[in-house]
Amino acid sequence: MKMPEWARVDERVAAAGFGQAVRALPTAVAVVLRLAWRTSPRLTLLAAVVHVVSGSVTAFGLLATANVFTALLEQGPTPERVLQSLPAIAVVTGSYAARALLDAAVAAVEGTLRPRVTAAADDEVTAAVVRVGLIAFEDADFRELSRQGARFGVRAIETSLRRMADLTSSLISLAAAMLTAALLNPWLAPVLLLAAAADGWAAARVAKLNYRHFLDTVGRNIRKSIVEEVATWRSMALERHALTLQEPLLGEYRRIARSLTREEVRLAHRSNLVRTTGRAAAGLGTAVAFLVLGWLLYTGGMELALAGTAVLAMRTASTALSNTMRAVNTLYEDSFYIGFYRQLLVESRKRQPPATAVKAPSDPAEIRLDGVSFTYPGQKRPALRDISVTIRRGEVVALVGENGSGKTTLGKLLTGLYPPDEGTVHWDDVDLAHADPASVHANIAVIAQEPAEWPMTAATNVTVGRLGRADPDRRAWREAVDSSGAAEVIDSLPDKENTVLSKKFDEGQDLSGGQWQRMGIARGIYRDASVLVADEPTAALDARAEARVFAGLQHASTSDRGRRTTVLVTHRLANIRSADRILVLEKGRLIEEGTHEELVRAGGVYHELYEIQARAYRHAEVPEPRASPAPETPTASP
Ligand SMILES: Nc1ncnc2c1ncn2[C@@H]1O[C@H](COP(=O)(O)OP(=O)(O)OP(=O)(O)O)[C@@H](O)[C@H]1O
Repeated sequence: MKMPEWARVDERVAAAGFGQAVRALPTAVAVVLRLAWRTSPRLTLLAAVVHVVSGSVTAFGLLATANVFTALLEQGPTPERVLQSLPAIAVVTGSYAARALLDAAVAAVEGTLRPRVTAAADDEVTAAVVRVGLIAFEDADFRELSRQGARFGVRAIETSLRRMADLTSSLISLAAAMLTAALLNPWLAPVLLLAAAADGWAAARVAKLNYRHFLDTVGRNIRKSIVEEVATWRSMALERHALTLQEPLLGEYRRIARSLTREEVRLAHRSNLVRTTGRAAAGLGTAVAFLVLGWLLYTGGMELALAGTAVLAMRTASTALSNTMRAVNTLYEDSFYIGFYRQLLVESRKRQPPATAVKAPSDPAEIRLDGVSFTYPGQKRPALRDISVTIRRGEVVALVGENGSGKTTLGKLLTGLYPPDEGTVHWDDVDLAHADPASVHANIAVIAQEPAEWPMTAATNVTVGRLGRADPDRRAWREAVDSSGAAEVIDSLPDKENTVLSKKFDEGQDLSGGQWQRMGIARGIYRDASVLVADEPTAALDARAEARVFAGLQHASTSDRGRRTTVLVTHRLANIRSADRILVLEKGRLIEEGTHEELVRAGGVYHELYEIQARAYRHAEVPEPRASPAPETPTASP
């Protein structure tokens, strides 16, 4: 089973080089600090202060320990010397106690700040993605970026807060150890750095390997989760079983999983090799440091009494260095994912419609398309080409044409849901390209080909499109549920309109395809908008319901707010004979336009399509003893 090519990561991210990633480190830290500061300046400052104080106390403890060594070892440990060193020992003990208290303070401040920063990061990215224009969801790269950026980016921000705190403390400890070593002998400090350089190289190399691995496997990981979805999700269960696809899907899942495991093992071995090399070099560095120390003691460059302090400084420096390296390493790795997060914010904002004060008319007298062309992102062939048409208030206009001719797309363009690539869409004298999209969408109702199945109660499934407008006498509700046939659906539910329509809840209930469609129609009618687009609203309805819905939609061209403009997309031509106008599309072009009678007289594509359907019914007129009389014109459904 071959998986589709569309599961791929943003190419620009994949091309990011080492230098670019290193430069991203301060930016990543800035992102986290900005979020922390915005969340709570007071807590951020407090966190910085407690970390610095805590690190300083540790450093002070080290220097105090040095005093104890000096006091004890200066001329050999005698009972008097031990007594003399007691104050220094008390200071060391005090510094440890202070450190323990400060650790508690650090944990308290961090525990308060971190969840808030994570929530702020989550909120920022969710708000940015929620506000993008509808067309952004057609872009596979953007969809992938929003998945990765939201998931890994927010997690990286959370962990990097902790790493930054670790880095602060370990840098202070390192500085104290280096200072102590430098005070003992200026040669000691640089050799300590030798070991650090090797460690640092290994850490950075492993981070880079991990990132490369992430990028190399992201496509396969996406494929694996897609296969997992189709192999286990309820929505695919019926066809999966009916097509006996369980075993092939499992096989494909295992094939991808095996290849990912192989990569993981390869990564583990390579990282291990790099780390071992780093450690060997660091060990060599430490050996050199001890050699230098021995040489200093041998040549009298350092007093023996100070050797204990020197060893302590070396050990502290080495621990602090490895902590620093670990923190830098993780921060560096996190910076890649914080890069995703930043990129997602930038890309989302780019895709948000620009703020404008221009409002679309709430009840347009006409919707005018001039030379409109539209191509879906990533597609070569335009879905619509050079369409010019005007639809007037109160008209019922039907869109007709073969599959893929552009009917649904035209509905999306005339309601401002998608922007045209060429040409303009005007509502009265307002060009929708310059209008506030919310002001356009507030006045449209769309009955989608596959209506959304809102995981809410049956009542909310009808009213969700009109939450801000009251319906005090329930007139709109009655009209919506009666003319759509949703009333019968609701009546059949165990808790009537309070029944939850989702199997995600224990007490939830699912509906049949046709029942969901009735709910979708009711929702569209209840919204009572001035422009209504119904896209094959009755494809799943039984014949009686379909006839009633079409009659309802055509007569509902008068709404509470005035005369409504109705655009109907359908393949069942008998339903739209009485439409004011029929537009016929072919391969994205508008090829015919007129009333049913005009188009039949013209003898073009519409006439041909109509005849095909009508003929099917005429053939059904073969006299059979108990057959009911066949209709003269095509009716709702065979
Ligand atoms: N989301 C999409 N991404 C890419 N191409 C699309 C998308 N939706 C539709 N298309 C393409 O645009 C063209 C017009 O599609 P549209 O859905 O408007 O046709 P339609 O007339 O409504 O078809 P149908 O009768 O099957 O509903 C088709 O060639 C289709 O393949």
